[in-house]
Amino acid sequence: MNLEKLQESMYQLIVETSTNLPKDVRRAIKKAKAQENAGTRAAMSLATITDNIQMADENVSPICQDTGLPTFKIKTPVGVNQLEINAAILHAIKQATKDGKLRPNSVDSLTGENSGDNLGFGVPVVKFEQWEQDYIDARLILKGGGCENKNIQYSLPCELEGLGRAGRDLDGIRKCIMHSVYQAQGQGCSAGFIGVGIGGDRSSGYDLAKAQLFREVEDVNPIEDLRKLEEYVLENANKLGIGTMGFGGETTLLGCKIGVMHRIPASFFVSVAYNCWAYRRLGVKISPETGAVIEWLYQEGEKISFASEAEKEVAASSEETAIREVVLQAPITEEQIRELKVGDVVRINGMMYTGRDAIHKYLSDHEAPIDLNGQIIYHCGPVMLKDDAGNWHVKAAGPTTSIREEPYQGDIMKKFGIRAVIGKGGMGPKTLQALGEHGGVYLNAIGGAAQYYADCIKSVEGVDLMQFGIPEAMWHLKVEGFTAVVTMDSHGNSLHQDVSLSSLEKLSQFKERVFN
Ligand SMILES: O=C(O)C[C@H](O)C(=O)O
Ligand code: SF4
Repeated sequence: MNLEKLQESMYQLIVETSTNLPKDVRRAIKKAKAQENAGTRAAMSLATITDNIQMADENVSPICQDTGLPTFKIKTPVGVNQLEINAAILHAIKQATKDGKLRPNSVDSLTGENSGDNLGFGVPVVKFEQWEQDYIDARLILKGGGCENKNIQYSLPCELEGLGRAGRDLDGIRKCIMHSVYQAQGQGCSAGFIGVGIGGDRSSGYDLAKAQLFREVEDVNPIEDLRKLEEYVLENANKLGIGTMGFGGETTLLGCKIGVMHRIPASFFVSVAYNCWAYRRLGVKISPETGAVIEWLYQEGEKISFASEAEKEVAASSEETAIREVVLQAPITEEQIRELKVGDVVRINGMMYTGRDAIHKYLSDHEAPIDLNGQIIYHCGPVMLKDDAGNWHVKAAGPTTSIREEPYQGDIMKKFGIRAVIGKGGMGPKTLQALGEHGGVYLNAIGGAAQYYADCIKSVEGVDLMQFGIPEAMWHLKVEGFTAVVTMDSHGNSLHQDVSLSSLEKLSQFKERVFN
């Protein structure tokens, strides 16, 4: 095999997966968009999402800044050297990271050090299988951390919030799957896709769930019971009203794929792998003789191109519903913040500072490297590239899941006088209380819209705490027209709390037995 050609094929697979959403996923998103009513927050969010998909494609840049834990599934004809394929993958991963197509995402779990090149113990994940065919089948999924954190595993029988007892039968499985969508809320960047694994042990069950994510969105399950269950879940999970980003709306789930395997008598697991709308998985057939790509997979049908119309759609929809728009520029006063209410759309100009897991922990027992009084913190771990002159450029910069900062957020806002935090998925009661006491606001940006927000960032003015690695450092960003929605205000209101409560109520409608 020509090893250089093989490396090039793997590089193409990585770049395409990170930047160009597959056709079946595009179709599902388009369908969801058509179902939302104009002028709603869900419609606005979907317009941003489709615009972002288009931008990523055009710029050949990551759809979402979190390019996940690269997971390859490779099938090889008997006799093909798998070690060579593995080496080609590692080489291609390094190159794609250098080129800003992947974020350096591999972190030493003990020291916290980012390896910088996306390699590390067990990273990337590469799984080999042999098969009877005469070509190599190489598939890749880039599944980010926010949706990975919403994976869930049930051990039957169990008691489920809203649904009561789930027993060891098809109906118990149904309840677990419905619950899995509910518990994800908007935090895994809904609307999402789920892969479900029934049976196995804890690890093989999750593997089976993840394997379902390699199926085509529109395929039909050959097992009749599972076909029915997939259809049931897809239809009914969309009645939970969680909607895009957990803002409420018609579409919560875009796809449901269920697989089954045997189990041992004492164990009965239902494992669910939740994937965000930024469902990046592709595949290629590779020639074992030349190492070249013979064919791309997941390419059935027309490719939907999303015209870049989000700005227009957002403007049009906010006119229709008279959504209040407020321009903010830091430093922000307490008075300005107290005027903001849940539902307001905020457009930010000026400075904001990134801060996520490492920064929040650090700020809880250190001084800040800069004066944060009246400033805005953005929960974001961007993809950054340095040019030859030593200047940094933002390649992708969407929000990260905010709830991870819940233990720190309120205290840090008070300690440093921070007035606004931007993230996604919302925060909990501790932060909500602090927003009221201190005069702060939580702004929800559209998760995964990494190109859309990168475009709002006009310059990188500095960086602190680089020892935490690129995604975790504190980047000083100058933005223009950065749009987000107030979802938690200083008056005790939280859209996330409201949607969570109303979706629990809706979930309980599915308590009665459906499958015998
Ligand atoms: O790590 C990130 O940038 C985001 C993450 O995928 C998340 O959804 O929270
Ligand atoms: S930020 Fe959202 S879209 Fe991006 S990987 Fe995380 S869950 Fe997925």
